[in-house]
Amino acid sequence: MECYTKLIEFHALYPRIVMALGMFDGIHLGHQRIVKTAVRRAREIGGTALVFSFLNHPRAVVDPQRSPRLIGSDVLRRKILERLGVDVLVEIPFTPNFAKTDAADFVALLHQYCAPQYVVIGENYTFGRFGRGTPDLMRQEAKRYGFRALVCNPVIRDGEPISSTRIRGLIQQGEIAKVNEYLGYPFSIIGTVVHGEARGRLLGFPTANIELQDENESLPNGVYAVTVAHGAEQYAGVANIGNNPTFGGCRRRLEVHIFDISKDLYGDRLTVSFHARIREERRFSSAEELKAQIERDKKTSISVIAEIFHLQENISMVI
Ligand SMILES: Cc1cc2nc3c(=O)[nH]c(=O)nc-3n(C[C@H](O)[C@H](O)[C@H](O)COP(=O)(O)O)c2cc1C
Ligand SMILES: Nc1ncnc2c1ncn2[C@@H]1O[C@H](COP(=O)(O)OP(=O)(O)O)[C@@H](O)[C@H]1O
Repeated sequence: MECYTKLIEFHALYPRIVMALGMFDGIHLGHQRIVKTAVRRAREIGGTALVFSFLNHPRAVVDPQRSPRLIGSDVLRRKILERLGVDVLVEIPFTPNFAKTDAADFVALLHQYCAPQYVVIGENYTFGRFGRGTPDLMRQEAKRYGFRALVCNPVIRDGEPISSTRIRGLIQQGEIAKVNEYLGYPFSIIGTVVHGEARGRLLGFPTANIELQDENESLPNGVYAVTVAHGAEQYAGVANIGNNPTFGGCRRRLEVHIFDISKDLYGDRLTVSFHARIREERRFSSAEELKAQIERDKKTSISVIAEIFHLQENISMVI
């Protein structure tokens, strides 16, 4: 997959462009339907599947008070889009100036740079100044420029369309099974291992610490069954999100004890994927009590992960 952060004349580089449009925060099953539709059509016509998106969330510019916390990250989004078979990813910054582009001019811009044969969008996709552009307007504009607009139905789960807003709520509630079902892959945090208090090793459970970013939607404090990708390797583990109240508190963070590994991970990048919530974070009256509880948490995590991966032959659930 080729990635661009600037607009160039893509139609001069790539044949028969099929575009998928959207912010695609989290790339949930609804987003995946749109992207897969574009990829399938591109393959059918021997063309190029191109995703056109933004580096920052448009709402952070247009309505900063209501700017959403992000489900995914750039790195994760790129990984998943590549896996879905996207040929070209265009992510441009959404600037206050760009926000002034009206809907018809936005389509003119798509035509100028991409000259698409198809534009694939979701039923609730809006575009252009004040979000006034609708799928109907896209269909009309499509006639003018000689492309076809394909409008995908939302993916319904539990009687309602899957949406990023719905998934954010479920993340806040720690409803991991639902979050993972709606995403179609496990909710994950990617981060670099930083130093903590060097206390984990004394407890017998060294934990790789990862800072949480304010801009991301966060699971509630607690203990979770996780898998961890380190380079090409995958491990099971048990993670805690919280402030270590047993030891007087610390800045809220993610820490993960990885099973069957013993090595220096400082400065390395880990992808921590969440599979189940085990319990709340608590204040224990001694380090010994906490240690005994972590031993039980480890056993719980091992059995939860064995069950999930036994039931699920689809190894693509690990990202
Ligand atoms: C599985 C697991 C569960 C944990 N649960 C709690 C908890 O309930 N309460 C708490 O205060 N700390 C909890 N911790 C965090 C430990 O206090 C922390 O890992 C330890 O103090 C090491 O900190 P360090 O990485 O700064 O050395 C947990 C850690 C792990 C790995
Ligand atoms: N199985 C393991 N799981 C997590 N980290 C490990 C493991 N084995 C070794 N380490 C290393 O130990 C560090 C964690 O030890 P810890 O005593 O908790 O220190 P810190 O407080 O700096 O996190 C990790 O950052 C990593 O470099």
